Amino acid sequence: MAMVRTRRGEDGVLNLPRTATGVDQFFHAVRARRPRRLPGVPGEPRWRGEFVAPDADGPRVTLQEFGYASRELARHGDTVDDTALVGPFRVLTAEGLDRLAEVCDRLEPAAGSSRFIATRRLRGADLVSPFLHNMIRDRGFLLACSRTAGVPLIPHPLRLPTAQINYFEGRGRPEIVRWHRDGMDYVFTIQLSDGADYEGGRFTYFQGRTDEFDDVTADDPRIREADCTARGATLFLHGSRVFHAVTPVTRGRRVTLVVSLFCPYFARRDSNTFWHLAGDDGILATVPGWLRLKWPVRDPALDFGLRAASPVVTWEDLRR
Ligand SMILES: O=C(O)CCC(=O)C(=O)O
Ligand SMILES: [Fe+2]
Repeated sequence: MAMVRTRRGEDGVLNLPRTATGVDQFFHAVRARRPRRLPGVPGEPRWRGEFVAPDADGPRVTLQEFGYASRELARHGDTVDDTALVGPFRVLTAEGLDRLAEVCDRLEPAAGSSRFIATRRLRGADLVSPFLHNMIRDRGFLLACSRTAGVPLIPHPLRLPTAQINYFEGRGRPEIVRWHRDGMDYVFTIQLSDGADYEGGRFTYFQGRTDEFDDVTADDPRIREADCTARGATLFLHGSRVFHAVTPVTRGRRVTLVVSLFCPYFARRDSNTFWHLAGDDGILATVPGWLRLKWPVRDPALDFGLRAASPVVTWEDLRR
C-alpha cells in the first residue's frame, strides 16, 4: 500500500501562511489568552481499555530519510530515536473511535479561535473530559503509542498542549493549520471525520530538515501529502522536526484529535520553547507546565509519570 502520495506545490500548498517566529511570536504570546474551561461535559461516554486497537503499527519513515544525521538523534543504550513518521495506522477500535468522536463533538462549543497555528481548536481537552483524561493515561494506549514511536511515552508534563482538538468547517473564514513544526516531539493525530464528509483539509508535510524549509519552491518533490482521509487514520510525527500544514477545508467538517506525548528519558532534549507554547496559551497559563517540565528528577519514568498523573512506561515495556 502506498503510504503517501507526492503532492507538488503547484496547487498552492506553499501559499499557506507560516507560523510566526521571533518578535511576532512574542506578540502572539502577549495577546494569547488562557484556554477557556467548560464546567464539564454531562453524559459523556466512559473510556474503556478495550478501545485500544490490538497491534497498532504502520509504515515508518526515519529521520535520516528526512535528512537528519545519526549524530543529531537521541540515544538510549542501543536504541536510536530515529522515527520521523509512522502511518497512517489505527490506534483505536471502531467502537473506540465512535465514542471518541462523540466526546470531541460535545466539546466543540469550548473551542477557541487562534491565529497562531490551528485556526479553531480546544487546548487541554483532557482537563475537561474524563474520557480523554483516561484515554491518554491508559497503559494500553500509551504502550501502543510508545511501540509505534520506538520510545517510552507518557502524557506531556505541559498539560495544555497534551490533548488538542482541531475543528475545521468549510464556511466563512477558511480554517487551516499554518505551516509549522510542533513544539512537541512525539505527536499523534487521529482523524475523527471521513474524507467523504469534507473537501480540502489535506495533511501536507515537507520531507526534509526543518532548516531547509525556507528554500523550498513550489515544484519541490519533498512536499508530500499523508493520506489521512480515512476516519480513524492515525499519523505519528516527530513533530518538532517535520514542517507540516493542513490545507483549507472548503466544504463539510473535519475534526482531529492531536495527542502530544513525552519521553521521560529524553526530558533534557525536549524541543518545546516557552515562547512557542505561550504563543498559543498566553504567558501566565504556560508557567505551571513549564515548571513541571523543567523541575529536576531522579527517576525519569517514575517522577515524570507522577507529574503527568500517568502510569509508568519503561524501555522494557517496548518489547512486544
Ligand atoms: O489537524 C491536523 O491534521 C494536524 C494538526 C496539527 O498539525 C497541529 O495541531 O499541530
Ligand atoms: Fe502540528
